[in-house]
Amino acid sequence: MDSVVVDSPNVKYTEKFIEAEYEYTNSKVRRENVRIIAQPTTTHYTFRTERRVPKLGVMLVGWGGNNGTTVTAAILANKLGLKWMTKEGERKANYFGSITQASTVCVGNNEFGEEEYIPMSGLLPLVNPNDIVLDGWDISGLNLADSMSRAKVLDYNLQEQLQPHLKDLKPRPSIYFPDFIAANQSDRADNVLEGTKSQMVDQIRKDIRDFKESSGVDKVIILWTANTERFSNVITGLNDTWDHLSNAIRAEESEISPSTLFAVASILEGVTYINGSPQNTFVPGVLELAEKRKVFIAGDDFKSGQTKIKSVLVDFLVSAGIKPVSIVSYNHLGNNDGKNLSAPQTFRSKEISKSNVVDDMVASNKILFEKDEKPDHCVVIKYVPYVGDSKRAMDEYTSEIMMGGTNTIVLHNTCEDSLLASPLIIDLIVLAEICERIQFKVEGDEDFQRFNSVLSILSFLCKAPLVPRGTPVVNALFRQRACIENVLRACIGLAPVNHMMLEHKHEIITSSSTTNHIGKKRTRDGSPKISMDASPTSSNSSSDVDM
Ligand SMILES: NC(=O)c1ccc[n+]([C@@H]2O[C@H](COP(=O)([O-])OP(=O)(O)OC[C@H]3O[C@@H](n4cnc5c(N)ncnc54)[C@H](O)[C@@H]3O)[C@@H](O)[C@H]2O)c1
Ligand SMILES: O=P([O-])([O-])O[C@@H]1[C@@H](O)[C@H](O)[C@@H](O)[C@H](O)[C@@H]1O
Repeated sequence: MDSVVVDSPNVKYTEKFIEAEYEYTNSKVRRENVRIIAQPTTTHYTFRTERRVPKLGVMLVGWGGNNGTTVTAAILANKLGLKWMTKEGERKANYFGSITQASTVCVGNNEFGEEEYIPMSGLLPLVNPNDIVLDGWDISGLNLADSMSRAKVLDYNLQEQLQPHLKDLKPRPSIYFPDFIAANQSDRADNVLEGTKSQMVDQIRKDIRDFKESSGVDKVIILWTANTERFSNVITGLNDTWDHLSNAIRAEESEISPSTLFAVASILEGVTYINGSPQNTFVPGVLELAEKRKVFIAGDDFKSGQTKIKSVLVDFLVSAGIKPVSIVSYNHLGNNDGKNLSAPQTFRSKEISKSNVVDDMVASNKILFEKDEKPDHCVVIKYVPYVGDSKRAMDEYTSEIMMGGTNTIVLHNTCEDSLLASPLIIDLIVLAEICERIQFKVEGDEDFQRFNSVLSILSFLCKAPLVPRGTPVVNALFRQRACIENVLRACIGLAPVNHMMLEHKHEIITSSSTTNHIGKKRTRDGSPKISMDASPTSSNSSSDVDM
C-alpha cells in the first residue's frame, strides 16, 4: 500500500530514526475587560520516530468474549487471506472500521492540483495487524474456537475455516471477584485464579513474561476487553496513591477490582495497558504508578457505535449554532455484554461513559448554553437475548432552532457490536505501539521525552477519554481524528491539515494564455483549466470551463 516519503531539509531518514523539525503554532489568549487578546505562538519541536517495526504481542483480558474472539478471528482471517460464501455472495477478510488500516489521509496536491490520498498507515512505519501474536486471559476456560461459536458473530462458513486454527488457543486463568460484575456471569467462571491479591498480581506478571519468552515477541501490549465492572470507590488511604494501593493489595483490601490488579501487573512489567470498558480501572494510585514508571495507559470504553454517532451529531449541531436540548439514547442487545449490563451496578458504569460524551461540545458554546446548562440526556440499555451481538440503537435528538423552532432527529442504528469494536481494538494497539516509538524535544530542552503516560491521543477510540490530569477532554470525533492524523504528520514534518485550500482560492488573472489558480497552463487532459471558484469571466471568454 502507498506510503509517503517527505522531501524536506527539515526531515531526515536515518537507518534507525525518522527525525523531523516541526513548528507547532497556536495562540495564547488573555482577557482584558470585554476584549480577548490573542497572541500567536510558535514552538519548535524535534520529533524522532524509531523506524524498526517490532514483533508485537497482545494479551487480551476477556480473550474468550465476543470482542476478544472476533478480533482474534479477524486478524487470522486477514493473515490467511480468507474468503467465504454468504447468501449475498463471496466475502473476504478486511479491516473496515479501522482508521489505521482502512482510512486515508491527504498528503498534498499533485501537479494537476488534485489531492493525493494514502492510507493513514502510510504516514509512519506502523505494526501490521496481520503480524500481531495474541494471547490472553478469561474467567471462562473455553478455547477460542468454541468461544467464537458461542459469540455467534462471524458467518458460519468463515468459522468453519478458522476453527482448526483457534481450537488450541486457550485463555489463561484470570482474576475473578464476583462483586465487580453481574452475578449472572458466575456460570462461566470456571477458569479463575486462587490465592491472595498479591499472588494474583505476581501470576499475571509471570504470565506476561512467559508469553513474551515463549512467543519471541519484542514487546507486549495488554488490552482489557473483559466485562464491564462496577466503579471502584476511590478511598483516601486505600487507592488514592500508589503507596496506599500497594499496601491495600498486600492487605487483601476488598475494594480493588480485577481490572485494577491487571493494570498494576502490566505497569510493573513496563507494558502498556488499555481499558476498553467504562469502569474506573485507573484509580489515582494506578495513575501515579504509570507516571512514575513512565508506562502508557489509555481508555476508557471503546467508542464503537451509538456513542460514536453522538460525538459527531452533537458536534454538528453545536458547531452549526443549533442547540440540542434533549438527547435520548436507547438500545437493546442480546450478547453477554448486554447480559452483564443488565445489573444496575455495571449498567451505571456504562451510563456514565455514554452520558459524558457531549460535555466538551456543550461547554464550548456559551451563546447556546448558559454556564453549567446541559441538554436533557437519557441512556437506556436493555438485554434482549434474541438479537445477540446485533445491538439495536434508537436515538432521538431534539434541538432548538431559530425563532422558537425545534428540530428533532431520530436515528435507528443496528450495530454489530463486536464487528464495530474489533477494528477499534486494532487501532488502539497499533497507535499505542507507535507512540512507544515516538520521542520529541521541545526547543530549549536538552533531552528527548516521550508522550505523557496517559495516552490522550487515543481519545478517538474511547467514549470516556482518559487525559493527563488538568488537561481538556475532547469528545468531538473529528477533532479527535485530526489530533491523531496531525501528530503522525508532525512526525514526518508535514503541517497539520487545515482544510483552507487557499491554493484553490486565488484570483484568476485571465490573459491570452489562461493560467489557472496554481500557475499550470494545462489540466491532466491538456485542456486549459479555469478553477470553478474563479471570478466570473467575460461572456466572450474563449477558454473551456472545466465542469
Ligand atoms: N461494541 C462493543 O462490543 C463494545 C463497545 C464499547 C465497550 N465494550 C466493552 O467491551 C467489553 C467486552 O465486550 P464483549 O461484547 O466482548 O463482552 P463479552 O461478555 O462477550 O466478553 C467479555 C469476556 O470477559 C470475560 N471476563 C469477565 N470478567 C473477567 C476477568 N476478570 N478476567 C478475564 N476475563 C473476564 C468473560 O468471561 C467474557 O468472555 C465489555 O466491557 C463491553 O462493555 C464493548
Ligand atoms: O459505543 P456504543 O455503541 O455507544 O456503546 C455500546 C452500547 O451501546 C451497548 O449498550 C454496550 O453494550 C456496548 O458495550 C457499547 O458500550
